[in-house]
Order: sequence, then C-alpha cells, then structure tokens
Amino acid sequence: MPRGYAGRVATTTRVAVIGANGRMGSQACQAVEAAEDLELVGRYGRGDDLGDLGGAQVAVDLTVPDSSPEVVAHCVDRGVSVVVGTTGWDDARLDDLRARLADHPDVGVLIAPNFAIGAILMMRFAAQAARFYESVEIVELHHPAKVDAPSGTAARTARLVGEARREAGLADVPDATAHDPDGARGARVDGIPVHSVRLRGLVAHQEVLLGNPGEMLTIRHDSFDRESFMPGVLAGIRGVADHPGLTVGLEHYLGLA
Ligand SMILES: NC(=O)c1ccc[n+]([C@@H]2O[C@H](COP(=O)([O-])OP(=O)(O)OC[C@H]3O[C@@H](n4cnc5c(N)ncnc54)[C@H](O)[C@@H]3O)[C@@H](O)[C@H]2O)c1
Ligand SMILES: O=C(O)C1=N[C@H](C(=O)O)CCC1
Repeated sequence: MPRGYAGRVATTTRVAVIGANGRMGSQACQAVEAAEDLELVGRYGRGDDLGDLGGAQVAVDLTVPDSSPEVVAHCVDRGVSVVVGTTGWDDARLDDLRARLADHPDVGVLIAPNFAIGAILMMRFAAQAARFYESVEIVELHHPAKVDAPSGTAARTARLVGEARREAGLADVPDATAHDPDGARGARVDGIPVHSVRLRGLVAHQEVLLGNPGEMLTIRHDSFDRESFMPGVLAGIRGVADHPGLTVGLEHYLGLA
C-alpha cells in the first residue's frame, strides 16, 4: 500500500475492468496496475460472472454496445460507481440509466464518449465555433474492427453542434442533394451530416469541417495509439465516486464544460 504525506498510509481505490481482454480493456488494466493509488481487483471478459466485482469500488466498462447497459446495471445495483467508455448510449439508454440511478443516489456513472484530452477539446471547440458557420459536417475515421458507426465521439459532437446551432437560431445546413440512392451524403445526427471511414492502419480520428462563403475551419484530432485514452480513463476512475448520478462527458470532471 502506498504511503502518503508524513508516512501515513494513503488509501487506494479498488477497481474492476470489464471487457478486460479487449483492445481498450487490456490497456486499461495495465494503466490501473501502474497507478499507485489504484488497485486492480477484478478483470472480467465475455461470459464471466461479474458477481460482487471482486469488491471493487469503481468499475470500468469497456465492452461492446450490446453488453454495456446490462454491465452498467449490474454495477449500479451493487452500489459500484462506473466509468463507461463503451459507445452506443443513445437517449433511451441514458433515460433508463437515470431512472436506475434514482434508486442509488450515492452511485456515480460517467459516460465518456472519448477519453483523449484532444478529442474532448475538439468537441468543445466545435461547439464554440458552430454558431458562426452556415455549414458543418463531421468525418470520423477509425480502425476496421470497430463494430459501431457513427462513432460515439461523432454522435456526441453532432449533438453539441446541433444544440449550439439551435440556440443561435441557425437554419438547417445548406444541402441541395435531391438524388442520393446509395447514401453518399452520410448519416444525419441532430441534423448534422456524419461520415464514417473504416481503414486499416487507423486508430481513432475525427475532423469537424465548418464552412462559410469563402472560408473553411477544420478542427481535427488524431489518436495514433490507445495510450492517448489512458490518462482520461484514470481521471474518470479517480473522479466518478465524487460525482453521484449520471455525467455525460469527461469534460465535466476537467473544468471544461
Ligand atoms: N471512450 C473512449 O475514449 C473509447 C476509446 C476506445 C474505444 N472505446 C469504446 O470502447 C468499447 C471497446 O472498444 P475495444 O476497441 O476495446 O473493443 P474490443 O472488441 O477490443 O473489446 C471489447 C471486449 O469486451 C468483451 N465483452 C463483450 N461483452 C462483454 C461482457 N458482457 N462482459 C465482459 N466482457 C465483454 C469482448 O469479448 C471484448 O474482449 C467500444 O464501444 C469502443 O467504441 C471508447
Ligand atoms: O476505437 C474505438 O472504437 C473508439 N471508440 C470511441 C468512439 O466511438 O468515439 C472513441 C474513439 C475510439
């Protein structure tokens, strides 16, 4: 156990990682093990019985969109706060989770669409810029093993941008497309066109393109390695118990909201 100031024994937080054999989960286990103030007490893969989560105080969910609601419900019902990196948390799922958390007022859940500091800043900058531009489109680019599209980050960015445009009283983005039988104009999330690229060699990347007559602003973020997510995972673990209820976005723990 680590020693704190004046030789006192500092307390550690007991952590369980669910989805521990995946690309993110395995790296999160390493990050927790390397942190002096955290203790990894449980690693769970698909099919494992989560039980009492090894006595964890905080769980990290890095599974898949189909599993995440059940995993999070299991933790919340046992009074364990959860840091959720898994995507797929649409409004209906968030509403269900809020209702569940109402019965567990001391439990915190952080839904973090992206743990990388640069991606969080990209989302904030895009929301700030949104009211100044007629056009906006999002291009997200990821590794081809990703199971969901659009990415959680792109969906969150689109919602933040859409909200900022509504508050500013902007009209819909201009688009004369009348014939698009193959869906070449991408998906629409909150009125914002979103395009998903899946390409061997990529990890996680996004561009927000904002256009006005005669100019374009591009806000781009690149995660070249999953190590970019780990400081955010650790910040989430350290903060979640102090933020009871549901929080969407790590920016709320970082003074960036
Ligand atoms: N928030 C972020 O910054 C961030 C960053 C990267 C990935 N992600 C998201 O995290 C999730 C995981 O990504 P990945 O690339 O590690 O995927 P992955 O497929 O490599 O890992 C997911 C793992 O979860 C396991 N799993 C599925 N259901 C489970 C269950 N019920 N219990 C225990 N384990 C279960 C799978 O077997 C797999 O090993 C995805 O939703 C992805 O979009 C978020
Ligand atoms: O690799 C993934 O999968 C990622 N998922 C998140 C998303 O969908 O936005 C975050 C970036 C990486």
